[in-house]
Amino acid sequence: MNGFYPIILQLRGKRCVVIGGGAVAERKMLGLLDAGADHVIVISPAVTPRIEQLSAAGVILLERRDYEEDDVRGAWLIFAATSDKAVNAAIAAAGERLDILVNAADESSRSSFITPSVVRRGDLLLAVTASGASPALSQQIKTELEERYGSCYEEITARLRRLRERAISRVLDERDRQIVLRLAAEEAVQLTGKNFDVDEWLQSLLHRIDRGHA
Ligand SMILES: C[C@@]1(CC(=O)O)c2cc3[nH]c(cc4nc(cc5[nH]c(cc(n2)[C@H]1CCC(=O)O)[C@@](C)(CC(=O)O)[C@@H]5CCC(=O)O)C(CC(=O)O)=C4CCC(=O)O)c(CCC(=O)O)c3CC(=O)O
Ligand SMILES: NC(=O)C1=CN([C@@H]2O[C@H](COP(=O)(O)OP(=O)(O)OC[C@H]3O[C@@H](n4cnc5c(N)ncnc54)[C@H](O)[C@@H]3O)[C@@H](O)[C@H]2O)C=CC1
Repeated sequence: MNGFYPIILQLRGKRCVVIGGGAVAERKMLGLLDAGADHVIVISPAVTPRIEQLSAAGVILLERRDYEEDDVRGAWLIFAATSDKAVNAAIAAAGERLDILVNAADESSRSSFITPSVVRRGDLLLAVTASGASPALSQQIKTELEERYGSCYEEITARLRRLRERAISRVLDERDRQIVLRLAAEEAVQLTGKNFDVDEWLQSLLHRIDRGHA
């Protein structure tokens, strides 16, 4: 069994380098952009139309050439996604040498991190991995999660964030606050589509605690 530690990275301002320009590189690059990465560089002699388009729009930087050893220098995150196994291995080794996080798309044993299948609903992020055992299984479970957690979860999560901010500033008793936030998370789904006032919601949750219903 492979052991991997899941973390959710903040990529703003971080130099993310994707080497390769095929379908796999495109998927990794789009994942970076979905996460809000704003410093993405793609290095490849040939690229997909989508990579080309995003480069033309100035969303990513494209260097249309083969990988060179210096490309990893100064990177924070690297994806080795070329169709050349030797090149991917060299990129992984360079990343390892410089202690930079590197993903080798063709060989998980050379990767310091792997990428999960992801469902995004606003701030709610569901990530699935089989740790390299079966990307297809991860993809399948992702599809199930997409159905189970529909687009309404974006609003649910946004409301809970607002309620939590309010509770943190107004409910000073820590135990009460924890109960309120737990109740809110349980109740939020039933409130979708209904008129919403965050202060009223907080008041009604606090009343329930006062009346001993929580
Ligand atoms: C270890 C890992 C490293 C990494 O890439 O981070 C890795 C490695 C490899 N993938 C391979 C193949 C495929 N990968 C996919 C798809 C995805 N692969 C992703 C992640 C991961 N793939 C990491 C482990 C995740 C886990 O186990 O959960 C997903 C989840 C996320 C993403 O890429 O964004 C994304 C689905 C995105 C989505 O739709 O949600 C498909 C299906 C398809 O393409 O339709 C196939 C063909 C079917 C098959 O082989 O199962 C090969 C063989 C390559 C070869 O043949 O040479 C290797 C190399 C190896 O096994 O060492
Ligand atoms: N981790 C994953 O999710 C998956 C990984 N793979 C692996 O990823 C590799 C890439 O897959 P695809 O994108 O489908 O291949 P592809 O053949 O569509 O694209 C390969 C890209 O690598 C570029 N390239 C080749 N040599 C290069 C070099 N020296 N420097 C920079 N760029 C170079 C090419 O220009 C091309 O854009 C495959 O070889 C496969 O082993 C395949 C499927 C899924």
